[in-house]
Amino acid sequence: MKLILGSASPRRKDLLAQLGIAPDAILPPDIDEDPLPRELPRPYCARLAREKAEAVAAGPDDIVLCADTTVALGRRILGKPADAGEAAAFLTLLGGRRHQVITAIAVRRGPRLWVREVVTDVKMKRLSDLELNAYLASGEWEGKAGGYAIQGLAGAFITWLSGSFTGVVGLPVAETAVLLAAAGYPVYGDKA
Ligand SMILES: Cc1cn([C@H]2C[C@H](O)[C@@H](COP(=O)(O)OP(=O)(O)OP(=O)(O)O)O2)c(=O)[nH]c1=O
Repeated sequence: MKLILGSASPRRKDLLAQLGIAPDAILPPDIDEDPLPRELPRPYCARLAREKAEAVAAGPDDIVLCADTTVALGRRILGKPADAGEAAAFLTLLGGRRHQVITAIAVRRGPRLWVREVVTDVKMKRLSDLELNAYLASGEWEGKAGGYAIQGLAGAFITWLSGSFTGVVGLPVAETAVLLAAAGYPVYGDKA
């Protein structure tokens, strides 16, 4: 049995390491991330995690772990911004209100699939022009759902959250440990 992390995100590898787990292989999946017409954020996020886990080639006894992180403002999905202009638009929308960060994790072993969604409520303060421009110049928004990363400079903009901090970063470690154990991975045992 091998553990395969199906993710190109260095954050997910680091969060797995927080559990003392090093994957045997990292095989990032390549799937279409466009939402379906009128698809809501939570089912969208769960669908992407599932499709990522299904897209990773693995042996019948291997365990595949994938995740997707989606920022939701009400029914609206804020994906990864295409450019600094879109990042600015997202951060302006998010500032001064609450939004949700959903991370769905999918664990697959052969034909069996486990999916869990973890929803965190987050409040971002309204950003001044100085704060917004400094953040855009940092480039930290690139490749991040909603255009920010709580684990970096944007941590200074987050005044409150309820849920899973590691879920916002990209891999909720408590739920990941439970799902891996359900699939038969020795989270607290001998991994040799
Ligand atoms: C909201 C938020 C998102 N993110 C990141 C986590 C994810 O990497 C990214 C959302 O994109 P995802 O599509 O979830 O993941 P990814 O494309 O980076 O990697 P892969 O599909 O190969 O696993 O946003 C943060 O790092 N911090 C945050 O605070």
